[in-house]
Amino acid sequence: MTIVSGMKMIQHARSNGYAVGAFNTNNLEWTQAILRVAESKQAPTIIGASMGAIKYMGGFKTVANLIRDLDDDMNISVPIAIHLDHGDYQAAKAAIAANFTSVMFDGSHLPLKENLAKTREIVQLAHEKGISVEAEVGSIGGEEDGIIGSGEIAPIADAVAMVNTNIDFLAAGIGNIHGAYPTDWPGLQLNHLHKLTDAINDAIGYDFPVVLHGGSGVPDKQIREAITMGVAKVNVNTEAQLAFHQALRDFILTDQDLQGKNYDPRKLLAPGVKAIENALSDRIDVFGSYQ
Ligand SMILES: O=C(O)C[C@@H](O)[C@H](O)C(=O)COP(=O)(O)O
Ligand SMILES: [Zn+2]
Repeated sequence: MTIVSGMKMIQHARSNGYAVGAFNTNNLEWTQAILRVAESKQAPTIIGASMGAIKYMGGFKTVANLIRDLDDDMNISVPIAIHLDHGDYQAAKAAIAANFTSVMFDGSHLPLKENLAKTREIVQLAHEKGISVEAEVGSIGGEEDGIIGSGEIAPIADAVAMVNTNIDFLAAGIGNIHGAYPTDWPGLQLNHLHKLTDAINDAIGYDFPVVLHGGSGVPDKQIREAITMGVAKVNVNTEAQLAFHQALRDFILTDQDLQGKNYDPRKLLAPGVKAIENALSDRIDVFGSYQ
């Protein structure tokens, strides 16, 4: 059993100049794929589950138990964290109760004062159980109702105030967005990230880990630079979904699903699952989290 909180895992990454991949799961096969890649690359890994995915998969306990049991049955030897991704206040509390080992309370849409106050409450509840906490300032945009909103730039003072709530890692908007990046996207605002991490580190006296959301489609060079500036966790979902979709499409459109017993879901989904593994393995190489 190698299930751990995100605290030491992410701090180790920050101190040693790499980032941990936080990969979203969507179902059983996805979870197995993430664990297989983590083991084969010997990469500490965070498995993230959004509120939507948790509902889809059956609930908080189902997700937490699934990851724990697979970690055990698959003899995983690297640290794995079970993480709530973009949780609201109720979801963060439910994840803590269900023994997730890491939670993100995303109050970035709330007024700052309320975001800080609720984050403090979640930190207290989580830390009592050794669970790590991520919070967000400067909302990370993305596609909603077909419209791609641009990412916000988190004010530095807000980021410092949030770190002072005693969270373990911080998601801060630096021009990153979820889902596909528009063709005219100007890239990550790395100058801003540099200023932001300098200000946080000065305020707290050590190198604090920052989280990059919307990791899919960010050029490798920008990710590597962001890691040198303090990013120690990179979230990826869309890239794995696209890889899964493309592989499944290729399989079906070339009529391979009609051969033999390939209608069996275990065979039908296999090319998609392999594609997820290849996509995540490639990300781990860029993040430098392999051993
Ligand atoms: O899409 C989700 O449900 C999870 C994402 O918000 C995740 O937190 C993330 O940041 C991944 O972004 P992506 O790689 O752009 O999908
Ligand atoms: Zn995200």
